[in-house]
Amino acid sequence: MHQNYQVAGSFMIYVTRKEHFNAAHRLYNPAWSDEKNQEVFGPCANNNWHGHNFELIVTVKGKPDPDTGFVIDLKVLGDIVKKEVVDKVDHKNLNLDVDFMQGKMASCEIFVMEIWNILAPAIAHAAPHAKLHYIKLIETPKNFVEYYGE
Ligand SMILES: Nc1nc2c(c(=O)[nH]1)N=C([C@H](O)[C@H](O)COP(=O)(O)OP(=O)(O)OP(=O)(O)O)CN2
Repeated sequence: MHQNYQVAGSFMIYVTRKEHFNAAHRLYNPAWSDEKNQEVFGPCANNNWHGHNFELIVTVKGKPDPDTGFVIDLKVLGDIVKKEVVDKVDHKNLNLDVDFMQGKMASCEIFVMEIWNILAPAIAHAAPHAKLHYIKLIETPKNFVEYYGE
């Protein structure tokens, strides 16, 4: 029996994918002395870098497709996040190896905004009826940032 998944009315569904990567970085403002960087960023300014096990949580919003029931295929979303972000940063040094972080402060705030700028168009291209809604970037068990693109 054919089922029609189209639901009348105005509603929005939020679907989320989580991916994982490891990366090294250093928090350092080149306009400051080493002493000032050490004072402001403490061990995060360590000359020889330090690393984190990051979790990247990406939420997309939209209406379920009437045929598939999907806002976006979560496998497709995972593949986009892996191809566009994880493959570029996993086991890399954010300051040295990652093109989209060159010349930028490698804080979670700047990093998550750069990730948004990459993922938003890629998701819109893959699923024209879905839209990137939210990114959560977890840097340590205690520290995370959230971004809604605004
Ligand atoms: N607003 C921000 N503050 C900090 C950031 C950041 O990206 N944005 N980053 C760091 C450090 O890079 C580091 O990731 C975290 O340091 P810290 O909080 O000291 O580490 P822990 O979560 O492990 O906490 P402990 O107190 O050391 O147990 C710092 N600040």
